Amino acid sequence: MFNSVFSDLVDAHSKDPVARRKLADLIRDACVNVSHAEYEPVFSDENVPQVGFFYIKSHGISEDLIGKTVEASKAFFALPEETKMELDIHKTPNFKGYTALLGENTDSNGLGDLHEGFDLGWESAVDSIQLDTSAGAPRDDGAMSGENVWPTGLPGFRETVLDYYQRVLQVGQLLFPLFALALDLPENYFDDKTTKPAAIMRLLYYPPQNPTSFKTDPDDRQIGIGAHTDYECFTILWQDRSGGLQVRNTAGKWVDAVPIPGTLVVNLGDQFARWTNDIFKSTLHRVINRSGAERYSIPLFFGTDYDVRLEPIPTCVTPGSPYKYEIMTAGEYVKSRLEATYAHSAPVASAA
Ligand SMILES: O=C(O)CCC(=O)C(=O)O
Ligand SMILES: [Fe+2]
Repeated sequence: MFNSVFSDLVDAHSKDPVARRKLADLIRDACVNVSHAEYEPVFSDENVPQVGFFYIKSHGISEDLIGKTVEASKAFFALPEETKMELDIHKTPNFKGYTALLGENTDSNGLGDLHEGFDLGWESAVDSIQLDTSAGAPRDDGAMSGENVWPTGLPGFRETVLDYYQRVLQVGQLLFPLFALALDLPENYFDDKTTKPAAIMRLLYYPPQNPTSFKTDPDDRQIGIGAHTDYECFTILWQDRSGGLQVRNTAGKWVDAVPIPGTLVVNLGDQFARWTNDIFKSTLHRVINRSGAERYSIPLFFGTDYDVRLEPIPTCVTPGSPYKYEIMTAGEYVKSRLEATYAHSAPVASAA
């Protein structure tokens, strides 16, 4: 069976360390091996285990808020193209705002991604800006500094999107101690590395992909989002019911990560691979929207503070397994990956 874990986050709040440890063990198994008896079959059709993707339930984000956020996303993508282009991601500092169809080429062997996006980074929920006048001040995120941009003429959009953003951040903050436990580290290992949430959230819209692309694009070079690994520690993803998200398993075959109502998908990203010297591997994934309908999804990529250096956890490096990566800050790393992703649609600098 191609199995995965349903991690029930109720136990993340438990005062009982044994309950938290049990949950962390499930997460460890999802991230490092898949032999655990409590697995249920989730991903479709495979007999090969896959690591680094799992589902969470009891995450505490209401269906009502998710519904409102998706409606806000639909309203945004329905705006005229020229209105959306006023927020062009290439015009903003550090990749905030709108990405047009084919604006990204996530797999460098691809021909551009068949999705539109809207990206935002950390910002307090709108309520707290009103209560605390210092909260809305620009934040120093080093290499990744840059304020969010927002559409005008969509009442409630910013409030709803930031409300959802802040709630997913809370879920991310619950997961870091569990990942630490899963690595046999103290629960608070990442606390001092995650004081200023470095989290990018994206509203994504995938138009239906022409079914004839099976024939005209047999190598899947132009799909919803090309094969890639995520750049941060982990991603928390909401996806609608269309399907289309695929994960590459350890046998090199693409398998479906089917949408399961009431759950969010969590997957490991490249920063964790760096922290753990590949004990936690980031998993290759992609989206092909052949549902015939529009697809919406909302990933939030959760990393360490941008000024934190991505250095290996000492217990993950041994003489037999020396450190594999160049050391740099999280901000430098994320920025370099985003620059590569958007390079093909970036305006050519004028000679003047
Ligand atoms: O839309 C999805 O389900 C996945 C999106 C994704 O992989 C990404 O934005 O990195
Ligand atoms: Fe991704």
